Amino acid sequence: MEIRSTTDQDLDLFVDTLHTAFGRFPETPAEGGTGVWWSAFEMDRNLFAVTADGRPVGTVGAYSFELTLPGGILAPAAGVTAVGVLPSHRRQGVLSAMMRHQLTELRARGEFLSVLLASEATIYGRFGYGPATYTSRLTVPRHQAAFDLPRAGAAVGADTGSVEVLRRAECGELLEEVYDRYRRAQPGALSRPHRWWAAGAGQAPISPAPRYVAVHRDTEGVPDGYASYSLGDPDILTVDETITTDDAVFTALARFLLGHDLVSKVVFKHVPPGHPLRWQLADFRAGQVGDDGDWLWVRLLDVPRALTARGWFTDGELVLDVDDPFLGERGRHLLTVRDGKADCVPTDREPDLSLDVRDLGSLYLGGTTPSTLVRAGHVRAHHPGAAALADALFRAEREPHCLHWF
Ligand SMILES: CC(=O)SCCNC(=O)CCNC(=O)[C@H](O)C(C)(C)COP(=O)(O)OP(=O)(O)OC[C@H]1O[C@@H](n2cnc3c(N)ncnc32)[C@H](O)[C@@H]1OP(=O)(O)O
Repeated sequence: MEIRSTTDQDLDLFVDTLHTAFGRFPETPAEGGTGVWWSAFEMDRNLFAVTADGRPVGTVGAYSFELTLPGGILAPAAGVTAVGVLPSHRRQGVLSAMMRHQLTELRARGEFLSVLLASEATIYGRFGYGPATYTSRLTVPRHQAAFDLPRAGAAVGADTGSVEVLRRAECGELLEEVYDRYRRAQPGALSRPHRWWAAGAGQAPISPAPRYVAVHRDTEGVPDGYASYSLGDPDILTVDETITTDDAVFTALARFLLGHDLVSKVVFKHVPPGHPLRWQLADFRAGQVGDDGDWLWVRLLDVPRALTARGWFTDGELVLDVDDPFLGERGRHLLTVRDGKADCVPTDREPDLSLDVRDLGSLYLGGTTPSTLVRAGHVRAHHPGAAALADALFRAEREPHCLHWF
């Protein structure tokens, strides 16, 4: 089995091999080799696994994204995608060979982290990826959608802006601009390449299906948030994504959507599990949480670089003993945080925590706490205060969340 790079000339064969791996036929021209689904592929970053006679039996790709880290730091991130192995060649180590090749190649390009969305949660842990952002569906019946009075005063919910309803097809540039401002401030968010918007792409899977967009503007008329939605049968309003980092704007958009006539319930398809909307409703049981699950998986390729890249919010020192079984590496790192910046150097001091690189990936964006993984039996705390100290260090300024599908 050989792993080889692909070029633009391989696009049709690449898409065809991927379709076969997923057992699907392209249903529309858009899903074929030259269609919008695949127009964003960076064929100089993709790989084929080929047999001795040159036949491709496996595919893997990578997009060039920017990932927002805690502290609003923008970091380059390889977005691993298009993973597939032909059904006839599975469980023979093809994916393992492609993953090893890809990780080596990403490091050679100087990248220090990669991310992916997993089709199955049991595949990628062995390759060092850990679930790092989480998302849930929040369903609110309209008859229970009254908002509580904010007990801390009128700051949240007192909206002085306006909401306008547009069609997605007529406001692509506006959405791109608002999304770009949002993703720069939201830990866990990914950049969306211009060609993704230019292709008329909407929500997952990349789709030009019609959508209404409620655009929120501030008092000066500047767009500062949007919610993209559609009304389907039976009278359910489904919100693909609500884009803003301003809680008052989110509240204004939620009030607008929940006030829509001829709607029995509103389904917010992707909100962070800790989102305050449930707390804002007068009836706490009105917000029904479903589809709670993982979204973005993170893999650290260079632990010291990754740890020094993100922002930190508590001063402290932590010694981490990090095992990377897939790449056969182990390192002990002294992490020192002062005034929001971290230093990370090799050390032979006794560790506070011992952990697998996949678990460090899960902690990296602050989406879960070290003490959760200690209690789960995956991270070893070497003394009683270690987990609490790590909890304080790893937290982010807000819950990480990713809305990009790739
Ligand atoms: C980021 C994305 O693109 S997600 C999309 C992933 N692709 C798909 O789901 C398409 C359908 N599935 C496939 O194409 C293949 O089954 C793949 C790509 C998931 C796995 O490819 P394979 O070549 O069979 O994997 P490989 O032989 O290297 O397996 C390595 C190990 O992972 C395990 N493994 C592989 N796939 C799975 C799975 N779906 N569930 C659980 N374990 C798995 C294997 O058992 C093996 O374990 P071992 O090391 O203990 O023996």
